[in-house]
Amino acid sequence: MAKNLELNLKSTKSYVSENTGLVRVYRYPCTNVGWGMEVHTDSSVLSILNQDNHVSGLQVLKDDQWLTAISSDRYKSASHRVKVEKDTERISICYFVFPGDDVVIESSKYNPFSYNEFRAQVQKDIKALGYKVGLARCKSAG
Ligand SMILES: O=C(O)CCC(=O)C(=O)O
Ligand SMILES: [Fe+2]
Repeated sequence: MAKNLELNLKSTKSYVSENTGLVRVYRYPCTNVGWGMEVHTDSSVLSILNQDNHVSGLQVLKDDQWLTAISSDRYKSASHRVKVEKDTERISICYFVFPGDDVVIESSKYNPFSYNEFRAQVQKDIKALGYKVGLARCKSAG
């Protein structure tokens, strides 16, 4: 990915951290009411998902988030949601790769921000507005 973005690896600091990586295992019981998970974008740099072979359900749209900032909008993070069938439960395992807490994300289209600042702002917005504004908060004026 870094190669594709033509990043100079020698002079580029490491954006991701092993220490902040997270594995989640989900079990979605059968339901015919609502969604297993509502539409959202992940705050991770990368999300790797393994869903149970015979049960699908992940629906992906398109949008932007973390990865977008690091790549100056060349990689767009996708909005997605989970559909659950009424007669089949769903199991998935998700590995999220995050930046280190103190890593400052610098890119041409965004004001510099750290992952800690981003996370704090997301919590603030959810409290005040009821939803996550996300990366749009960090867009630079130019
Ligand atoms: O369970 C899934 O397939 C997706 C989970 C997910 O989107 C998330 O945890 O952010
Ligand atoms: Fe997600």
